[in-house]
Amino acid sequence: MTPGAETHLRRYIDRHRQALDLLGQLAPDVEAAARACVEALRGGGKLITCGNGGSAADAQHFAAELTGRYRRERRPLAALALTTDSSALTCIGNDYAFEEVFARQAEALAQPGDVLVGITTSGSSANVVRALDVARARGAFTIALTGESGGQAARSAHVTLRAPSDRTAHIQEMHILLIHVLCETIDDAFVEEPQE
Ligand SMILES: O=C(CO)[C@@H](O)[C@H](O)[C@H](O)[C@H](O)COP(=O)(O)O
Ligand SMILES: [Zn+2]
Repeated sequence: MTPGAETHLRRYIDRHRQALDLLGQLAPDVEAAARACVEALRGGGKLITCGNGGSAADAQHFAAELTGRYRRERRPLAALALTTDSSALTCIGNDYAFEEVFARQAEALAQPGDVLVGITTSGSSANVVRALDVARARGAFTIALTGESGGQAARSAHVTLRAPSDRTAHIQEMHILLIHVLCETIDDAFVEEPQE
């Protein structure tokens, strides 16, 4: 017999309970990532995000929390996801390589003072790793959100937030928590600013 939804639910809850303490150990890295985001946005830079599949959704989610709003009222903040322009994705994927779909956009858009956030649960998606490398070479600060292993993405990024798991779905669930913590910290920095 297959386990059923209740069994799955309990397994997922248990998995999260076990991971929570380890997740707390990421605090210094989360602090460093949040500081880099706030400094970039304060300095007139922007956040650029990318990822594949569920992480593409997370990349868009993160960018939209900033240009739109997260929890508290503040000015709109500069952020864009490299996953949303189907013309750019198909042109670059078709004419160059899928590996280049984010890197070429990063080459066009990333500047010193920006932050590129690459989200990859395996840490080994070549298009995300390439984007981190290109953005870093262009003088942007780079943040990787990965699983426990970190993979090549962790070697390419200035700061890596390693969700303590090797299961894609579980890592993604922790990634969205980490993204919301970053948003909360960014809100802290900008809610007190006088509104225009
Ligand atoms: O959401 C899921 C699985 O939960 C999938 O869409 C998953 O994101 C895709 O398989 C991605 O291609 C995985 O890439 P990555 O996280 O290893 O960089
Ligand atoms: Zn998923």
